[in-house]
Amino acid sequence: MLHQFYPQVPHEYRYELNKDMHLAAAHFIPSEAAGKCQDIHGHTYVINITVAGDQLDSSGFLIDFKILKSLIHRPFDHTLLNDHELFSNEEDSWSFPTTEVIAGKFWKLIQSELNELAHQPKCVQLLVRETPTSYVVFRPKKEDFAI
Ligand SMILES: Nc1nc2c(c(=O)[nH]1)N=C([C@H](O)[C@H](O)COP(=O)(O)OP(=O)(O)OP(=O)(O)O)CN2
Ligand SMILES: [Zn+2]
Repeated sequence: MLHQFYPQVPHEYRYELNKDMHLAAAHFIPSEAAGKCQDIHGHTYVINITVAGDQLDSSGFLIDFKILKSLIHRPFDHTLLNDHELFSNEEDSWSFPTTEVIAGKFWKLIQSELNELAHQPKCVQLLVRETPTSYVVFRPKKEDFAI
C-alpha cells in the first residue's frame, strides 16, 4: 500500500516531507466492546508521517528520513505492541494500542525528537493504516506541541 496518496493537511509551511513505512506487529484490545479484537492478532500497519517547516538543517533536511524510520520501525516492528510501556500504562486510560492511540502516541514520539532541533520542524499529520479498509489520521492541535 506504499506510494498511495494520503489525506492532505492544510498548513503554511514552505516545506513538507512524507515518510512511509510498514510495521509488522501484533496487538489486542482489552475491551469487551472490541469483540474478536480482544484476542492477539497481527497487522502489517502502514504508517505515513508528515513533517513540515520553514527552515532546513545544515544537510538541507527538514529531518532525515532515516531518523523517522528509526523512531518507529526499529523499536516496534515484529513486536507485540501491548508489551511496550507506551501501550501498557494503566494510569493512562487511552493506553492500549487501538489505531487511534497508536497514531497519537507515535506522533508524540516523533514531535519530541523534532522539538530538539534548532529549526523546529513540526509533525503535522500521522496516519496509521491498520487494515486495507481501516485507517486513522492524527492531526495535532496547537496546544499538543507543548510537550
Ligand atoms: N475505531 C477503531 N475500531 C476498531 C479498531 C481500532 O483500532 N479503532 N480495531 C479493530 C481491530 O483491531 C481490527 O484488527 C480491525 O478491524 P476491522 O477494520 O473491523 O477489520 P476487518 O478486516 O474485519 O474489516 P472489514 O470491514 O471486513 O474489511 C476493530 N475496530
Ligand atoms: Zn487489530
